[in-house]
Amino acid sequence: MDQSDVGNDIEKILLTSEDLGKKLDEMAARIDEDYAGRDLLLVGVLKGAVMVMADLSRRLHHPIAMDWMAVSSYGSGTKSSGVVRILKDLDTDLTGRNVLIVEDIIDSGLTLSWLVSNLRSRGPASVEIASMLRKPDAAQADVEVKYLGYDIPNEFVVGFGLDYAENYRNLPFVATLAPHVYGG
Ligand SMILES: O=P(O)(O)OC[C@H]1O[C@H](OP(=O)(O)OP(=O)(O)O)[C@H](O)[C@@H]1O
Ligand code: HPA
Repeated sequence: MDQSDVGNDIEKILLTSEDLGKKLDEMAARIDEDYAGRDLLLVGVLKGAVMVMADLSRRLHHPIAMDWMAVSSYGSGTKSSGVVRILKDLDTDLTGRNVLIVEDIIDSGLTLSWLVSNLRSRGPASVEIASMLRKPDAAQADVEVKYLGYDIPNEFVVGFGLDYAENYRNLPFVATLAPHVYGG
């Protein structure tokens, strides 16, 4: 992909870097307050959550541990398959831990609903979710999210960790892509 063409690929910016930063500030303040005096393990879901994890964790004053999981539900396209596979499991024993799953997006909700029940089965003290984005109109599973950035329309988006065919994750904003990117 020719990186000089990225600007042409963007259709509309839905959330600016400032919008994202503001929500991260709010989320971090709430998490600091809610977990005061308690152990906290942040679990990032690779790869999309990398930006949220980096930016959220650096705003926290609370001491945290961090671990990562990789699961696959999307392949390389724009639709969830609904079948979740663990590609990389946690290194951490969750027994008695307060787990906060950090995600970039809840789309159909299938990934997180599967992940929450998987992690709950490992004996943690608690499991909660922080997600920067959610698409309420795409929900196919009930997911209770404690810390949410923004609800967005049911459109495929990229940036701030989110990719299309592994591209655009590094964009500092959240945007939709021009139809020509999909071959339209
Ligand atoms: O609510 P859902 O419809 O299940 O979609 C959400 C999941 O999809 C994305 O991951 P993806 O499988 O694209 O992998 P990636 O994080 O490596 O991009 C995203 O990071 C979530 O994990
Ligand atoms: O809208 C999206 N964009 C990129 N990756 C995704 N994974 C789930 N939904 C999305």
